[in-house]
Amino acid sequence: MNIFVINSGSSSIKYQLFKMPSTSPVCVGLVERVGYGDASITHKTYINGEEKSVTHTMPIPDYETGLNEVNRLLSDPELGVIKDTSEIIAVGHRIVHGGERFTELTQITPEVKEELKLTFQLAPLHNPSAYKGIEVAETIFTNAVQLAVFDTAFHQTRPAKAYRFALPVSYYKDYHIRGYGFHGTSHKYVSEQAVAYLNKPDAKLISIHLGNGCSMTAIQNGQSLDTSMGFGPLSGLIMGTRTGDIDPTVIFYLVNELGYSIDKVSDLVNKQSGMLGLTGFSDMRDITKAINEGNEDAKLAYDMYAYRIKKFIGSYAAVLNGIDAIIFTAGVGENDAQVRQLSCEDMQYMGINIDKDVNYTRSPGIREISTADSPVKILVIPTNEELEIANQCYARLKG
Ligand SMILES: Nc1ncnc2c1ncn2[C@@H]1O[C@H](COP(=O)(O)OP(=O)(O)O)[C@@H](O)[C@H]1O
Ligand SMILES: CC(=O)OP(=O)(O)O
Ligand SMILES: [Mg+2]
Repeated sequence: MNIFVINSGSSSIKYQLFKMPSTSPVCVGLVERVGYGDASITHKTYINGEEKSVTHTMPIPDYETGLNEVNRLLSDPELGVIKDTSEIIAVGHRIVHGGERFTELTQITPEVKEELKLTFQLAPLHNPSAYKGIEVAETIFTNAVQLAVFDTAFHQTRPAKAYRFALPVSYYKDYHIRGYGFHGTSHKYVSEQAVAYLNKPDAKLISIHLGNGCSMTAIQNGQSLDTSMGFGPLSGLIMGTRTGDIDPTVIFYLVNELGYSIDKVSDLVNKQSGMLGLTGFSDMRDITKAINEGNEDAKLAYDMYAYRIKKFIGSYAAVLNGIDAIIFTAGVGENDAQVRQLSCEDMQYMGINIDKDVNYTRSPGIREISTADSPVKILVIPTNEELEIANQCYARLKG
């Protein structure tokens, strides 16, 4: 069964094609910098053990152009993995915010699409582009059922004391203002991998997803108990372009004293802040380079980034009453040894002992980077949101 998975970001589209039940993708791709003149598509195929790869740099003004190019590559005479799009039975879409309405995998219908529009304001960097991805996919993959998998779904198990805000009750009851939590598909995937690796179904885990967006989740018995993102994907950790936690008084000050419109504040805290605002770069590789060149702002930002992670580790150790393993995942978590080092430093009293040498060595798959006698294991686990989405779609379709 051919299942195509689309993970639309604010300016990128990640995609994979699976011939389920095989969990090895036959094709993996990334469209970067959608909307800019120098956009690129990297498309890799894996057929009969052979990997082929192409990268095209071209103007991709919008999602339609991007997905049409992906569609062309899927059935390309040289690189093609299917004859035509009619072979694709299902398209799985990653949707970041499901609000209180969407708590599990959902088939996309015209009614569902209308309801999705109501979530745009809640995740302005993500849900409008995911919606666009759905609309374009519907025109390309006309034979396929379109399914939505929500980042918020995994966090539905959190107790009310964790997700409620201390606003008057009516704001929750009337307007559904509460913490939702994000990156659930990734936290679910890596925590299940950790449970299998540790062979401990009731493991107490802290999952740390560090991509462009960053969040942490406390997990026990495979269930999310608490998570660092809230009503939208803005609170908690410092991110590529987002502030993470800041005192809301700053917003009153910006509006009342500096005359900012709310749209300008939203743009500031979502797109101009985080590591970008602190250093001029949102990509951790550029920030590391700047640190090596002696840039003090970059050094401070990096320290702030790791310090925030460390504070959440302490907080989630309290929530879980102990930790079996800490998991680092996503672009920064999987690749940046120094961030892992700083985040886990000076916590030996909690049983957290990172092995400095092993932390810096690289190998594919799950890596254990704690010392052999560390009571808390520290794991690097590559995330795969696309595979998790494909698995959920397959489980639904095979009945
Ligand atoms: N080798 C690396 N070292 C440090 N950071 C890296 C490396 N490779 C990727 N990254 C970071 O990963 C981030 C993207 O992570 P990713 O999980 O792909 O994010 P998203 O899915 O949110 O786009 C980039 O911003 C970059 O900072
Ligand atoms: C929810 C979220 O922040 O997603 P991403 O990390 O893909 O931006
Ligand atoms: Mg991501």
